[in-house]
Amino acid sequence: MATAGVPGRFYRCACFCSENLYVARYGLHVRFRDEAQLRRDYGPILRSRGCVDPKDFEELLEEALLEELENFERSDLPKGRPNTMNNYGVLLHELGLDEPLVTPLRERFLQPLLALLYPEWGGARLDSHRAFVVKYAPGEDRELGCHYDNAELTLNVALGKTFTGGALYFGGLFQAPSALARPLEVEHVVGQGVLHRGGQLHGARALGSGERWNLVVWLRASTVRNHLCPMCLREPELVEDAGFGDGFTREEPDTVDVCALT
Ligand SMILES: O=C(O)CCC(=O)C(=O)O
Ligand SMILES: [Fe+2]
Repeated sequence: MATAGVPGRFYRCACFCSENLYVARYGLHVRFRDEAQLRRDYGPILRSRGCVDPKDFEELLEEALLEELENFERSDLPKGRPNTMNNYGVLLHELGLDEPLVTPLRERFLQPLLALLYPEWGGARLDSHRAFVVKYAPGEDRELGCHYDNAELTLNVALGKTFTGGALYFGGLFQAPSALARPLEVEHVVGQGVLHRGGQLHGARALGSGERWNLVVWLRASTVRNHLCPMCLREPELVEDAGFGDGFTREEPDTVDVCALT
């Protein structure tokens, strides 16, 4: 099975939460921008730094990807599932798409953009990821409960197909009783993505009809997580792992203000 990353470099935390989605404890720090605004605000800066245009990224996610996902789904190849809450969908490293698709996406497009949007959350230091496609359909998974991701930052792109319902919702600060009183609802637009902090409360409303496939990339910055496991909220106890593990490393801690993370 294809794995990504430098062998022996990445670890998981012994808290064994590697594949889980957890109910959020971190606060809201969302910055939504529609594509037009994103292009206006950041396009010139990104281009001046020689970064790829978001259009290039869109082209990578055309029908060919959905077709390949379906072929894989139909095959009898062994399959892990994205996480403990999604029972359908595909892990991109199992398809061999981590290195050719997701790593360049992270390094060439997402990192430059997220360095501008989320500098304090490792946006400029995204050194690994966990990428998967979630699938919702009648008779299969239909919704996703409120949780936070094992990620510093998350990209969620609507790949298709045709569906109603399934909107993402985002909650508020911590687990205060009012955290989900007035959630922010975000309808999917096929071909567009939402960037959010991984530690932010969110979930997906029930699918109405059709089939929904979304690409989810949990982006990780070891300089941030090496200080504090975002799942058990302790200093991580490192355990060897394959591929990107859970994105922890033994590298020298950087100058991250840990107080800003709690
Ligand atoms: O259903 C969705 O689009 C949200 C998926 C998600 O939040 C996750 O897998 O972490
Ligand atoms: Fe999530």
